[in-house]
Amino acid sequence: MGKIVINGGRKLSGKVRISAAKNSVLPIIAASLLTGFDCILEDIPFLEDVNVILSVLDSLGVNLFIDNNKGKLLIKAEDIKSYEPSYELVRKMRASFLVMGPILARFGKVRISLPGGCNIGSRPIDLHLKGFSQLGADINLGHGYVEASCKRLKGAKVYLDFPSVGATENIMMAAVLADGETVIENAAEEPEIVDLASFLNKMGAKIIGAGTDTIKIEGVKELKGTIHQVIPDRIEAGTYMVAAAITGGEVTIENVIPEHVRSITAKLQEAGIYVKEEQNKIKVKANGRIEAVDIKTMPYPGFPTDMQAQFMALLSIADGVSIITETVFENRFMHVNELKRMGANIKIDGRSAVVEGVEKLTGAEVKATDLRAGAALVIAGLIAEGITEVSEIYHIDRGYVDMVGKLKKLGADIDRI
Ligand SMILES: CC(=O)N[C@H]1[C@@H](OP(=O)(O)OP(=O)(O)OC[C@H]2O[C@@H](n3ccc(=O)[nH]c3=O)[C@H](O)[C@@H]2O)O[C@H](CO)[C@@H](O)[C@@H]1O
Ligand SMILES: C=C(OP(=O)(O)O)C(=O)O
Repeated sequence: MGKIVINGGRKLSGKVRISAAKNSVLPIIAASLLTGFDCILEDIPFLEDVNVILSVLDSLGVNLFIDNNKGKLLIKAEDIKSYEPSYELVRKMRASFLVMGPILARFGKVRISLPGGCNIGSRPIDLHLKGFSQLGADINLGHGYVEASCKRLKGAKVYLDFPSVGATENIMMAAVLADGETVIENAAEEPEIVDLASFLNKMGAKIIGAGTDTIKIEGVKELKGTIHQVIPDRIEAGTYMVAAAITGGEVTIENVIPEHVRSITAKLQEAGIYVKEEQNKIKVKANGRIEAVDIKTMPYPGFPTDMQAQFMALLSIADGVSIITETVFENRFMHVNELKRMGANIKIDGRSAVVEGVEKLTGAEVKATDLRAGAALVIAGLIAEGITEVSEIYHIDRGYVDMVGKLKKLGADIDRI
């Protein structure tokens, strides 16, 4: 098993290009199951999570053609030979559950294992199932599986108790082939929902309101194929913005949609970092100490939970005390103990972490407990005195394209061993 080894203390400088968004490409690949025609995705990010969702499609008998050089992926789901994605793959990656809506809507039946919890929380799927049931599906739970069937789904009003990203996506994908109009209220507003809706609309779906809390979908009988370029990854962009800030560096983040990272930009500026938005670019320049700031994670356009760990690394060396409150997931502080091993002074109080900034962090052997926790430890290692060794880096490979290579290019003393 690999490790990332960082010799801290180098300022980052130069340019880094952001890859396409993991959280967009996964539902979009799942949505390709809604048609038998060719769906072509350009510039896809070669991530572990992408491999997993492609293995799910492969195991269902979908034809896949990948051009590694051009980053092109062609998906042709003419028919499927199974209605049951493998337990192993669904267990490995929760987002595999996003194939449920498309399979149910197009083929009328599906059997899929319950994805269960993960390191950051229990992560139930009750809202997905409630939505399918309101669209007229018969749902049965048993032996760790959920089975659903329907003739043709029927449009309905679906109110989500929480604006869940996954539930909004799964229900939206199911509703595009339903009979009549579906309205999703209290829908998630994340940019990845808008990207998925734009992919579906190019396929012939009739969706309006994506990006607001009310999404209306007029069902159609069938969808056609399309070509799509996935949006840039706002969380990868935010991660490099924080990495630049913690090292007191000067970095231009390329291929980013500034509006998508506004909550991150605002918090960095509040912490005293210079951040300038340009078209598809963001410049981050830092010098001197970082001011303490309070953070509360919220659904978009609030501060993203997927940036909480990285900001905690930054604030661990800030001037003063920061309070970080995690409202989205109930157990997303696994990185705290690892950051403490590097000298951070952090106390957890219920759903908040009290971060008292220290003068410096020191390199240590630490473990990535989840994807963003891993990114936070790499960020901390960039500024820590001496050597930091981050283990369990398969978590990082789930969601960052060549993180070590990109940081090396920016001048970090970092290697993968
Ligand atoms: C692949 C992907 O896009 N993953 C993102 C997605 O995850 P995901 O789609 O799983 O996140 P959700 O928005 O669904 O989850 C938010 C909260 O709602 C709860 N919930 C969710 C569904 C449900 O049926 N019942 C329920 O109670 C969850 O336990 C969690 O506490 O959005 C999260 C919140 O921005 C991000 O951290 C993840 O990176
Ligand atoms: C929590 C994340 O992803 P997932 O929902 O796939 O676990 C993440 O990207 O930080």
